[in-house]
Formats: sequence, structure tokens, C-alpha cells
Amino acid sequence: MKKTLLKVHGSGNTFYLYNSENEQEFDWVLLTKWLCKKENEGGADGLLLVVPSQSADAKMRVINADGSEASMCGNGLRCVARFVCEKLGKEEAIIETMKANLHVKKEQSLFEDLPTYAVEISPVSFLLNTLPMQYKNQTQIQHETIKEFHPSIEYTAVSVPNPHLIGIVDVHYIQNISHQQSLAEYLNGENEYCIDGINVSYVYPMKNDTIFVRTFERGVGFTNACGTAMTASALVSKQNGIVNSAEVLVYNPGGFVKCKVSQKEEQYQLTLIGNATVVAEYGIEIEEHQYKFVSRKETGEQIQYQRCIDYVKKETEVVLS
Ligand SMILES: N[C@@H](CCC[C@H](N)C(=O)O)C(=O)O
Repeated sequence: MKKTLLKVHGSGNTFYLYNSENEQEFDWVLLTKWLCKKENEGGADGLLLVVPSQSADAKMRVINADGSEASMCGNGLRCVARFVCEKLGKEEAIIETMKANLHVKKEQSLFEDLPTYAVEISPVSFLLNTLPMQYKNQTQIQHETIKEFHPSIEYTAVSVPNPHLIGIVDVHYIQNISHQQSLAEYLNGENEYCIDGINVSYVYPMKNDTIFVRTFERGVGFTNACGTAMTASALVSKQNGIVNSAEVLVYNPGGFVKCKVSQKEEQYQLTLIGNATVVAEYGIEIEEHQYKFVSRKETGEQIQYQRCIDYVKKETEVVLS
């Protein structure tokens, strides 16, 4: 049977988006693993499934490239936000995710007329059992060195609600990925700290309102960008005086986003703002777990996004050179 998929990205974090009226229509794990193979049209970081919701305008499910399911995806939610808003002819909507119903909204373009969406990132918790993570008998890890990980990098563990470990580093650890890679591979394999794995981000403070973030994603590996990681990094940077503005500009290898961080009655309120780009529409033939792309129609949006990337390259030259 022939189906249609969109290839989309937020900050170069690339997904296939599939809209289904039936949440059980296919084996999503098998489909995602096939779609994410590099040899199949360049692969992707995961599948965004948009299905009907009982409590919101639509429900989003996120399947990582390795078939594991994530509770949340910030870059993916922006793409889903655009899809749902355009489908319903609305400027804002509520999207059901695994742990919360989240508000999403069309925003003023961040660059030229790049389609831009703002999404709520919630719930936020620093309690290790919400990740889950275990370290000695601690209930939190907040901006502290973990000798088992590195002698001087300060780490924070936070769930938003998917799990993140954020290290504030000097530029050497952005330019040379080997420490981050070995730590992330260790924490995403069999280990005593994170039984379900964890997204590991290294953050380099660029200015008092700007950071650079590189993320090794659970279930994927190094990605161009991870939306929840960038938002969690903005929060950690704000909390520890690394940045001092309510809106943080976050560069990443795939582009940039803005993250708003505020606090109301002990609760953090986080908003992620960035592009929601549709690269192409694909026709796929699906027969009993056999998949084959049968058509591809480019939207042309990637040409404009490339101009954004060229701009980001100039802005981050000092970090990545
Ligand atoms: N790229 C995403 C996060 C995707 C899920 C992550 N790999 C996990 O397993 O938690 C984002 O933009 O937030």
C-alpha cells in the first residue's frame, strides 16, 4: 500500500513525519529503523508520528533511530506544530506528548521568512529518579563535578521530561568530541548510572546571552541539534549565571534556536523557538514489513535553510575552527 511521509527538520535534527488515523497501523519500530538507515535517502534521526488525541488537537509520538521511544522531542514538536496548525488552519494548538499536553504556536520568523514555531517544553525536574539516573545516594546533580565522568567539568542532570546530562565546557571539548563521545557511549550502554540511557550535551558559553550546544542523543548518536537539550542547556546556563538574559540564543551544529527561561511559583517555564522546515514529500510502498520509496518531491525550503546555515557558520566560526 502506498503512503505519504514528510521529511522535516528543526535545526537540522531530521525526522520523517507520518500522520495516521490509526496508532496501530504499522510496526513503528521496524519502519523507523528502515527510514533512519543512511542508505535510504540519507536516513534521519527518528520518526514523528502524528495520531488523533482524546485530549488535544493531536498526539505526537517520537521513535528514535534505534527504535526506542522518547517521551519528548523539542525540534520534532516544532515540526509537528507546523503540520497540525497548517492542517487545522490555526496559529496555535495543543499537542499531546507522552508526559504532558503542550502549547505550540506559530512565531515571527527567526531568519528571513523561515517557518518558525514556539513550543512549550515541560515538565521539568532535577530529581534524578525522574530521568532515571543514579549517582551515589544523591537526589540531584546540579552543576557539580562527577569524578567518574571528568575531573573538572561541571554537570547537571535534568529531565524535560526526557533525560539530559549537561556539561559546561571550554571550547576544546566542542572542537574535539572524543570525551563527550566516550562518556555518552558509556552512559548509553550497560552502566550503573543511567539504566535507560541519557542525552549528553556539552555547552560552551559564547556571550552573556549566547551558548553553543553539541548533543549526543540517546538512541541516535551525535545530532545536528537536539531541541530539548538546547532548552535544558539554556536553563542550566541561566541557573548558574553563565548567561543572564531571559531569552538565550543557542547555536548548534545544525542552526540556531532561541530558548525562553522563566520561573513561576517554583515551576520552570521553558519555550523553544526555531525553524520547522519541510524538506520533501515522499511516497513509500509498504508491504508486510517491506519498504520502498517510490517518489520524492522537494519543497525548495532547504535552499533557504542553507542560507541560514551559512549565516550560522560565520557566527560560530570561532567555536568550530
Ligand atoms: N532530538 C530530540 C530529542 C529526541 C529524543 C531523544 N533522543 C531521547 O531519547 O530522549 C529533541 O529535539 O528534543
